[in-house]
Amino acid sequence: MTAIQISNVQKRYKSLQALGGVSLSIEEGEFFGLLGPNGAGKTTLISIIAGLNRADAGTVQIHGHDVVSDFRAARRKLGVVPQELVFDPFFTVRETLRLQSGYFGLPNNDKWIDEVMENLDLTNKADTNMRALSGGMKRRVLVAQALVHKPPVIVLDEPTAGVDVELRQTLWKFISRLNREGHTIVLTTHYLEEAQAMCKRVAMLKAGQVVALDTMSSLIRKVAGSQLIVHLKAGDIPDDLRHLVLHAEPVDSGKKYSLKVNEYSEVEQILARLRANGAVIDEMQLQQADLEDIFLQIMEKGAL
Ligand SMILES: Nc1ncnc2c1ncn2[C@@H]1O[C@H](COP(=O)(O)OP(=O)(O)OP(=O)(O)O)[C@@H](O)[C@H]1O
Repeated sequence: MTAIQISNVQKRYKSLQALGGVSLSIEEGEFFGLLGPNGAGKTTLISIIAGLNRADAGTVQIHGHDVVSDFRAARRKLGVVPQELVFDPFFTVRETLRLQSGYFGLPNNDKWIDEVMENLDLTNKADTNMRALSGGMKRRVLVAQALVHKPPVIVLDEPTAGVDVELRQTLWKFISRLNREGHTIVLTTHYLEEAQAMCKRVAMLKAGQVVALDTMSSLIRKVAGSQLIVHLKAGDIPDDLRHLVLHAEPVDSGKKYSLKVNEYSEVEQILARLRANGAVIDEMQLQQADLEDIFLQIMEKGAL
């Protein structure tokens, strides 16, 4: 069954086209990453999925329920962990979670609430008022709140932005468990290492368009294994090597290039060409490609 079906979703804010016709199909049980630079449209898409924002055109269905015409049924299937922390400061953690349960028509939900609190290390804060919690603790409550009705589809918008290592580990352990138990997970994050470790499939958004959609392993394979990183303190890349440049940036002492290397035997030839062209190498390194390299390539060139 399809967990989230997004069909040609468009959204405009005055003159800005935030989403320019996004279509994605996320299957039940997937661990899916939604990646993209600031302003790419991730949060806009998530708020449309959550029924908090209306698309100008296109449709979204959660487990077959349209998020507009069948809002309540769609919402029941979905748990969203939003980016921003918004709470009523006068309730305790347990009261906050009970209220959320009531909102979904689940008045006797304490067993699951206790389990969620236990898994997010919130048990000893159960009777603490929200206003007395640290930012990291509040974020745990935000996650707990999204899970209170045991939704089959869980969407996390930047859940680890600015949180410490301990919470990250607690959170990923619990989310991985829920995914193993069959929950569909959709994650946005700017921590690409985290996305690489967790997500089996990713979509990359750029200026409101899907510019890449593939499994993590096949995306990484497309970047042909390795990269040669060279810092040049003088000279430049000769024209006949330009096609190998994946990424270039100025550094204090000159310029840093990432060059695509298909086989290790090519490294010597590249270095010889650089020297013959008058380039002076300050530092070099051979590195396996990772999601960050792919992300930079896609965002710079628009494709692999
Ligand atoms: N309510 C709004 N009114 C006007 N413009 C908006 C509104 N919400 C978002 N935008 C604009 O739409 C674009 C997409 O924003 P969105 O927040 O969806 O991006 P994002 O990919 O989630 O970015 P980030 O990684 O920074 O969270 C941005 O240019 C943003 O400025």
